Amino acid sequence: MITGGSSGIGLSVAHDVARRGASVTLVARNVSRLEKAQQEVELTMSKLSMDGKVQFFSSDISGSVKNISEMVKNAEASLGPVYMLINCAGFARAQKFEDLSPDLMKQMLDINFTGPMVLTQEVVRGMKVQQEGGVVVFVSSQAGLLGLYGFSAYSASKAAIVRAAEALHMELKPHNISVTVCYPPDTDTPGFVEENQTKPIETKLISEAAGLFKPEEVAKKLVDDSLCGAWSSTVGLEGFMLTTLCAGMGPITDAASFMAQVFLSGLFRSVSAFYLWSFTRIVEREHKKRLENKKSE
Ligand SMILES: NC(=O)C1=CN([C@@H]2O[C@H](COP(=O)(O)OP(=O)(O)OC[C@H]3O[C@@H](n4cnc5c(N)ncnc54)[C@H](OP(=O)(O)O)[C@@H]3O)[C@@H](O)[C@H]2O)C=CC1
Ligand SMILES: CCCCCCCCCCCCCCCC(=O)[C@@H](N)CO
Repeated sequence: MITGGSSGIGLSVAHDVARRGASVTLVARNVSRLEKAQQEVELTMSKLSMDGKVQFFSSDISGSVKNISEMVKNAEASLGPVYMLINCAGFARAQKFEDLSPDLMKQMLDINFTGPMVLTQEVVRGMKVQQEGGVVVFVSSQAGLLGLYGFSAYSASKAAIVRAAEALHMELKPHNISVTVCYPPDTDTPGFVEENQTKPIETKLISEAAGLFKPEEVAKKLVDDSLCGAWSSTVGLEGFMLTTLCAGMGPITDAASFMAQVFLSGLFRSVSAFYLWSFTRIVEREHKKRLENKKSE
């Protein structure tokens, strides 16, 4: 089951798991985008002669618990128990702190945090009863590992889901259900194009430090990592440094990541000083530019 499966990273995940033989349930709100995604994923399956099925449900993950619960029941009635849940639906709006409306703050928390929590509750109940195990994935963001200019509410919503996932990881261990958090950098998706229309220049320039990736690449890494039971998944050098530096009290799922955290955290903290310095320079430069523009007006 993939929320946000009709676009961007979620749609790429759908193609990826379809190629590996899975049947897929896509969840999003807009029906015509869902229909289009269903056809595309079916095509991927038929090209490889896979006999998986693709179904979709139009549902708002931040909607009523009753609707979410019914959606999960219906999905499982037709395609069987959910083995893998990928919480990808979400959105970002960048705005200077004092310009953020309470409505937008609430919307980001509802869709990026509360929605995935509620849906995961519904799915996990089923996974536990079936006792065969399962995989839960939350798509956070590199901006969930640090707060950055313009992303106060967004970063908070994406950080909140990480702490929740940590707790859930501990709870689900005995049930053979793994939990993975994915931290994408900027990724070339329809959602990214939309957020860029209103993004402050500072947010844009700071985010660029981690590069721009293709959704297919983020999706493949997400599926590979989560099927291995890895706690975290990311792409790129900055992604590696950031997840290593921010490992904190997160679960230890593989020796290589643990060793990297033990031996490289000090070094990466030093490296972070250079990034932070360059971010401060961006913010100060743009601030000065604005002041000068005002003066000349
Ligand atoms: N692209 C990027 O640069 C990055 C993205 N991310 C995260 O990755 C995830 C996917 O992003 P991306 O692929 O860019 O986004 P897109 O906007 O391209 O796709 C978002 C998907 O989520 C669905 N969706 C949004 N809100 C809801 C809702 N309330 N209920 C159900 N479905 C919903 C959308 O469908 P519909 O609107 O029809 O409901 C769509 O299918 C997000 O959580 C985002 O925060 C993280 C880091 C970087
Ligand atoms: C050793 C320390 C290394 C530090 C590297 C720091 C790099 C920080 C870059 C932050 C990138 C944030 C991208 C957010 C993308 C996102 O979530 C939006 N596009 C939403 O869609």
